[in-house]
Amino acid sequence: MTLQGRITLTRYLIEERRRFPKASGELNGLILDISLACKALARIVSRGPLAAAMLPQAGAVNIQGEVQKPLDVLSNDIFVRMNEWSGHLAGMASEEMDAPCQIPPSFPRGKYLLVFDPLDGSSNIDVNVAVGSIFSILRAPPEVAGSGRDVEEADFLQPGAAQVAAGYAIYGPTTQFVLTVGNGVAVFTLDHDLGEFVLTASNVQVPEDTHEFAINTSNARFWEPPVKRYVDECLAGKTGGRGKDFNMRWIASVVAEAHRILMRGGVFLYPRDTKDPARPGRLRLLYEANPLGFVMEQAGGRASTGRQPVLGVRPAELHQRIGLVFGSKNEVERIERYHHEPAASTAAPAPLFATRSLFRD
Ligand SMILES: O=P(O)(O)OC[C@H]1O[C@](O)(COP(=O)(O)O)[C@@H](O)[C@@H]1O
Ligand SMILES: [Mg+2]
Ligand SMILES: [Mg+2]
Repeated sequence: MTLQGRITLTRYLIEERRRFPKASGELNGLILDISLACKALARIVSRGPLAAAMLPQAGAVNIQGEVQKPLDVLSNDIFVRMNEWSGHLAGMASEEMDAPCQIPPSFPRGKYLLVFDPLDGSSNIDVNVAVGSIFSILRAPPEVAGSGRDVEEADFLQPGAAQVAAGYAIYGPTTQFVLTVGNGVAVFTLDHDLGEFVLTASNVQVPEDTHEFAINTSNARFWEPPVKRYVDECLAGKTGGRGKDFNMRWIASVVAEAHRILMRGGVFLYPRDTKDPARPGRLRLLYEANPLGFVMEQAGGRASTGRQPVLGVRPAELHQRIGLVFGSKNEVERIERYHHEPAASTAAPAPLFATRSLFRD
């Protein structure tokens, strides 16, 4: 097997760096360390129950109130260990760590912050369905970069638009690494023979239109009227106002939904709902919505809270949850329009007056 004519992640990053002659190479180093953590995780995930012996005890409850799975804990450790020593980071934050993670004083500090969801799709770990890791890279405030003060939660509360780079790894039938450094989206596939991520798609574009939506319909009774209207119209298909049939998907790993949508279009909704008024959404802004949103927007798609672009939201907390809608531009914009229309027009049509009713000719 040769690398002839094939571009590895390392080579791709070197080419990207040429666009910034003054660049120090620290960002490239950091992204390569993250990709190494993902390679290590891909190996463990692919071993499934055979890896049980190397998994830590779990069962602690994280700040989300979720019981941590052994692989949640191990993947978090792998991300921290792979990145803390490099000198590229001033600090880290993760779904699985209540507070920001400091760089040990024995290691040099860098100018970036890493925020990550080490294992996404935890409910799918034991049932052999695709899971992933999601990451977001921000600049550290100058007073923290280098040998400054310890990082604080406030340092991470930057809008998604401030991200320097973001992406995810998906551990499915193949392992892929998806990356944006603000110049389009590239997809790398892990070549197990070489142990290298090799470029298999660049400047990926999300189709503007789609006939595929993804939402957890078991929450339907908690949806707000604009979402209910949108889903009802998709379900009405050709017989309704959309005049076309829609198909539905739900994998319960947002990283896998994002990858499907990146590859063939679609729209994903985990909207704000009334299920738990204290929880304005299921997914987390800093390490799920923002990195996936950056990838979507860089690929010509849209990412929204349902009401506004998600990358414009100023975070208030490290583990803040938010309603999230992303994917094909025209669908996301339609959903936003429904949220901005006066309530009356967003109400789902009363069955009596629906298209197939006694009172319509
Ligand atoms: O179980 P639900 O309500 O369908 O939620 C599924 C969602 O929860 C998540 O698993 C949450 O992420 P984690 O697994 O990282 O906690 C998403 O990947 C997925 O979209
Ligand atoms: Mg997640
Ligand atoms: Mg997770």
